[in-house]
Amino acid sequence: MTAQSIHWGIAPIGWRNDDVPEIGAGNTLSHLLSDIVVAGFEGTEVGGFFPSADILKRELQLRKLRIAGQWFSSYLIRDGLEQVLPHFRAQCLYLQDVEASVIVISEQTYSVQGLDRDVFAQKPYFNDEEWDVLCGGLNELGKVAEEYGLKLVYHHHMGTGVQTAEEIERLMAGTDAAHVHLLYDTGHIYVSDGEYMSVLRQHIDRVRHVHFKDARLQVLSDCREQGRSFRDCFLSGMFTVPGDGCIDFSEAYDFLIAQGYSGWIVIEAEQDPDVAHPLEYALIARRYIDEQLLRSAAHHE
Ligand SMILES: O=C1C[C@@H](O)[C@H](O)[C@@H](O)C1=O
Ligand SMILES: [Co+2]
Repeated sequence: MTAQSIHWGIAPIGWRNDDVPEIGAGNTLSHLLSDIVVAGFEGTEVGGFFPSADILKRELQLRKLRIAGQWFSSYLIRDGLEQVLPHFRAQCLYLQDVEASVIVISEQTYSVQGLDRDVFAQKPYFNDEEWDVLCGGLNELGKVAEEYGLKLVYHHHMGTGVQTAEEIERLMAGTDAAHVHLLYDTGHIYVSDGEYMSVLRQHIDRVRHVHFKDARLQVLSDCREQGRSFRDCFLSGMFTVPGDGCIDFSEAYDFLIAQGYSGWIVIEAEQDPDVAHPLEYALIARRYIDEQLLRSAAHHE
């Protein structure tokens, strides 16, 4: 196993953010994809503003880029599996068409991710019955994703019912390892639990997709103290790209490689693109990967 099995991507979220569609609205698909090429990444995830599969595929082929996956907000607890299924299938079909690897799922029932609430103090908690509905539904959706050649990867997320290490553990224990996989996002688990390695160590066998997101420690503690909403946190600069924040990614990266992880590692850092120039930050991330992660990994071989 070598670092050759890793595909490095960068998410559109630094250019345009599905959580706040008005920010970066002037950044077009061509602009985003061309910046990704300039910064030296192999691909990206699908953003809410992306066009039909045919148009997207042409734009990707012109630049030799690939799609890793796309976010799907599920409401299994609120709406039930039958209502979620048609939307899920439609997104799987699109992702199959653009030859993606994963569908990224996050249960949004009771989520405060998009609300004007203190994301640190007002996250939801599921009861036992709700956990059963969620886990049972995910098992079914995981099988459906496989019909389209995709892996379902669950995204633990601030402000949702699956945020903390304990909640991730419950989700992993309650779902079928054959059909439900884990997306490991360094930024979300760091902001939630104050560290990022134990979830990775505990669930490495389930990890099939990775988001490398960094955090600015001082902004994080200010946001926590002031009880800010998730949106206000990232607009204030709580997140940034690897190499610009307080997380040391070499431990996580070396562990992933040592454990034989292969697949995508997607750089994902939501900031206000009018404040943090997206290409400039993509280049910071790329330099950090090349100089701190790949070079030091080569020394260990
Ligand atoms: O993977 C992600 C997708 C976004 O929509 C989300 O809000 C962000 O924080 C994230 O990690
Ligand atoms: Co993420």
